[in-house]
Amino acid sequence: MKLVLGADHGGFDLKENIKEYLNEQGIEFTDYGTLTGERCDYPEVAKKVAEAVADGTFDRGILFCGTGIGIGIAANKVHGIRAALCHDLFSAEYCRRHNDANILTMGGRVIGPGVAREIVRVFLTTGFDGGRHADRVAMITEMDK
Ligand SMILES: O=C[C@H](O)[C@H](O)[C@H](O)COP(=O)(O)O
Repeated sequence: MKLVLGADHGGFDLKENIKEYLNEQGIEFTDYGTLTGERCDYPEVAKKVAEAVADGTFDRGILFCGTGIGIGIAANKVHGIRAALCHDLFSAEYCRRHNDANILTMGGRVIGPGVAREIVRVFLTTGFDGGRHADRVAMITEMDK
């Protein structure tokens, strides 16, 4: 699976922690920044990551900001993106099983790295259930046009 990460300054530390986790697990990824903790604007990194997932350069993305909210709102403006804010394991499982989420968002000012690592693990290893959920996802894609 081709994976891309991105963050603003509010999510930078959590992104760095998740990078350590991914390296420990032998999971490859690309980091679209920010590469420093300096203040920056989350819509810019959301756009870069979301467009790269939407055009098939990457299969999944993980975005971080202070709350995970702003960067998710911005990512969801890109056609074909289903970004899900998850701060618990149930949401991480069901955003994949029912919504076929292709981007996970989390807030570096909301949760700690232990839970975040588990959420990433579940997000990356859970499949889409399809069936009735595929029909609903198709309805969302249609609204997106
Ligand atoms: O939804 C937005 C994110 O949480 C941002 O990380 C946050 O708004 C940045 O705030 P500030 O510029 O005050 O650090």
